[in-house]
Amino acid sequence: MAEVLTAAQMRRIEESAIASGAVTGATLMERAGQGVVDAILAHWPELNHSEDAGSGMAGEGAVPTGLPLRAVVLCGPGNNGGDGFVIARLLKRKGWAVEVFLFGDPLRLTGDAKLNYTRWCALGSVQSDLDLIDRFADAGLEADLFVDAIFGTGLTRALPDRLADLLGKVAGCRTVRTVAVDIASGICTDSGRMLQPADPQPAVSKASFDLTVTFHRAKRGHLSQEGALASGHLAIVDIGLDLAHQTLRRKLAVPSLEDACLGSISHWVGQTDDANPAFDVPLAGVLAKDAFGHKFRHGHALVFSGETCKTGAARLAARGALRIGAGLVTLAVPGNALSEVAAQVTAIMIAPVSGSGDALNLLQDSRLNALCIGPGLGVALARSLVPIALKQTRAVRRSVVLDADALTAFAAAPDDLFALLHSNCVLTPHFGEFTRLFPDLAQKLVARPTHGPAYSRYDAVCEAADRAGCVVLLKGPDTVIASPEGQVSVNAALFENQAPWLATAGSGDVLAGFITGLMARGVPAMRAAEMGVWLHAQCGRNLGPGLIAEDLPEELPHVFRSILS
Ligand SMILES: NC(=O)C1=CN([C@@H]2O[C@H](COP(=O)(O)OP(=O)(O)OC[C@H]3O[C@@H](n4cnc5c(N)ncnc54)[C@H](OP(=O)(O)O)[C@@H]3O)[C@@H](O)[C@H]2O)[C@@H](O)CC1
Ligand SMILES: [K+]
Repeated sequence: MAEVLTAAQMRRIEESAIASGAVTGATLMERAGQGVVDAILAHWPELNHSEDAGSGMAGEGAVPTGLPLRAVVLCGPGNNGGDGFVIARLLKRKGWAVEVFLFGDPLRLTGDAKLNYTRWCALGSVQSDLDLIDRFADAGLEADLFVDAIFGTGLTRALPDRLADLLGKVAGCRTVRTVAVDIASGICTDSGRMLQPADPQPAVSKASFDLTVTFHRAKRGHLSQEGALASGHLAIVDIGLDLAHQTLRRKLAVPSLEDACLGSISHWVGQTDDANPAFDVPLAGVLAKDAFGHKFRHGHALVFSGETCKTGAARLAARGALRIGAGLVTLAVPGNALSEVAAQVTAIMIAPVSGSGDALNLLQDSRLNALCIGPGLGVALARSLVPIALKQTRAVRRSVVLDADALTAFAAAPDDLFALLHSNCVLTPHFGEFTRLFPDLAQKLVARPTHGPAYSRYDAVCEAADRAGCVVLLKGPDTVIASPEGQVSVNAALFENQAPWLATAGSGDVLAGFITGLMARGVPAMRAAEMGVWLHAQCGRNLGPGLIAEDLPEELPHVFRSILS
């Protein structure tokens, strides 16, 4: 898993590096600009070769043979703009024709941004963003590359309309390669929300870049909401802040108020990071079944099925739990659905459960170490079963995954549910179910985001986990998972990791089963949720178009094999 930072955390690391005397702000800005140029050339190798680019150079460092490559760099009033001036200078040095535009008053530039403005001015002119807007209106944007260096982590409010409009149009020019420096201007770094004016304005088209180049670590806003869509491909470049970061992290061993802002680093599930093996260790444990292990040593999951004609969701969850490695899986089935379920399952066992007495008896079996309640269960059945199961399991803190109807059943009284939960429970709502249990948090999430940092899915899920006293996983292309202890992760099935085929009937039931199976194997709740969601997305990516939910558990052996090889 890779770390994902907030703007404040990134600033803190940068300030600490500078304060240590190891580096200056100007050096960091130079590395940032160089990193962007390197990432551009790596992403579009044809920009190194004039024959592919159609109008450029014979190779890096060579004298341009035809027309030089053309870049338009739009800089803002802060350090993101400063990075833009560095990029302009480095591209010019490579023989590009570079035009620089500035949003803001050059006389108000300060610090490293001013230094790099001055260095650029020795090479070329700086026009106003208004000139670019006029040019665009007259002739469109004739360039090989557009660089958005207007705002980065310092964005505090909505883009001025004219800039939002311009960026939307530039991103719409499919002939121009577009790159955002650090983060797409207009996107709040902490939430991924596009900040908007307080007064509703006529809608402007949203800018979506081909490439975003950020520094040191991904930021929360790259992986969530509009920020995920606006970023395009995300490149993360090293600017030499690792030592400062590690030093700050070590200080956390003795946390102080001063260090608190580095205390809740979130993670990007599925991105490997050698420094952070927290994800890989339990995964290896799940994959490696001990040669002499008895099936009961690999856990026994129990999935509650709905009534007849509603059993498919529970069967999908059970199959997911079995495939992911639970030693045994039993379906608890109402009497009227027994023959239906029996006709469909083989390795999965069936326990008849026709009422709360049967459920209680079944739950006495201490070998059943993980429960899945909700998929296809029906709201009425869920309302009676969930309290029985949770009261019975609370003392032993048996692992429980609650999904679908088990969540909806408590829409009228969420606190009744929260009172029953414990830290080995996982709730897996989609946004509709989340809204039923946490209406106030959902309301904040859909409110118009006018100022940064805007309320984010990370904030909402952390608050939800704290309130519920258990792990909460909010599903979506940007699935956010939080524990009551304040850990938060995101699984961004986006960019090259996208798996839009997962939006299909029954897919969420399989996910609930995956998490249940992992918990049956002894994986702690937070890790089971993180691993389950990553494996689910990985199965979706492998299968691609045509995927149906039944395929997902069957894909797991291939995913596991690719991890082991
Ligand atoms: N951290 C690091 O390690 C490194 C950081 N680096 C770079 O620094 C960037 C952060 O720089 P930054 O802090 O100067 O913020 P930035 O985004 O340039 O904007 C601030 C300015 O914009 C203004 N402003 C804001 N919103 C506005 C609006 N809607 N409309 C109009 N104005 C608005 C705001 O004005 P104010 O809100 O104060 O009125 C202020 O003047 C970061 O993203 C990265 O690119 C790298 O160089 C090296 C390593
Ligand atoms: K930017």
